[in-house]
Amino acid sequence: MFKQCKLINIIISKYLAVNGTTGEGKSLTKEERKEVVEQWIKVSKKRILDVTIILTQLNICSHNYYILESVAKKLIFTRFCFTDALVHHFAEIAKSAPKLPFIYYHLPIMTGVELNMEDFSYRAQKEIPNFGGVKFSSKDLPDMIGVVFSGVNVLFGCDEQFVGGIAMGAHGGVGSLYNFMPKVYHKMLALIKQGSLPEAREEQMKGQRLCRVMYKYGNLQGGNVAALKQIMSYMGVEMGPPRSPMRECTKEEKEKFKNELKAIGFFEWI
Ligand SMILES: CC(=O)N[C@H](C=O)[C@@H](O)[C@H](O)[C@H](O)CO
Ligand SMILES: CC(=O)C(=O)O
Repeated sequence: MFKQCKLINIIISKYLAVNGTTGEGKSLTKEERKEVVEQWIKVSKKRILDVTIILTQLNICSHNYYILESVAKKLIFTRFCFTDALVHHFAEIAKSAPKLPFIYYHLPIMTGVELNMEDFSYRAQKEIPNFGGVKFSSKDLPDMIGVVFSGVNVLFGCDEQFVGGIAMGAHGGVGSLYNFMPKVYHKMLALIKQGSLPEAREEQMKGQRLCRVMYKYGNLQGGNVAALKQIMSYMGVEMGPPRSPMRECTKEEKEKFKNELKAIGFFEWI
């Protein structure tokens, strides 16, 4: 973890989000999640400005882990079909840490919750006093711009579409690719902000090239997170095996995967 923290930090990231999809938060026990958070807070001292805890796929909140964990018992396995239900449910949870911003994690690909986020944002601002914004991991940019104009913070989560997300008003990003190629994304952001779109696209294309190789091995391994962990090991940070039903690469796959990353130039970008 220390190595990972140093790696992320050396390449200029100042914020962390832990126990999310990439961190396999949902495959960990409550004790494991707690340990991960505590360790991250310990190793990231002075290096990282804030650690955001991803409690479930549906919501994010900073720091107030213990309180939130107890409320988490109330989480039910359901697919929210009405904005009302979503707002009421998370109003209860957000109340447990009233001084911290509550960020809704919109990740329809995992949660199946396809509700309109602009509507949700307006409702949430009325009913959740500490509503801070949305981590937006859907490719529905028209919906995203609606959230931006509703006046809350939007952190974009589709790394393969970052240029589009920022162009449509996202304030920043939280993504798995930032674990190993944050330089590319920082550069991309700077280029968009200075209006150099052709150059920004070049950086976005690097993300796309990486994703294509990653998806290929992710499919073999039963999930992208397993492929992400493999990429981290090429950077000298061993993450350990992924949890079932994902699997590690075979020796042969490891070799091929690395060669394909070399072929797209990955090791020159990082
Ligand atoms: C489902 C998932 O894990 N999404 C991540 C964060 O939101 C992204 O960072 C993706 O891993 C990335 O965009 C590649 O598809
Ligand atoms: C990247 C991110 O937000 C996640 O893994 O959940």
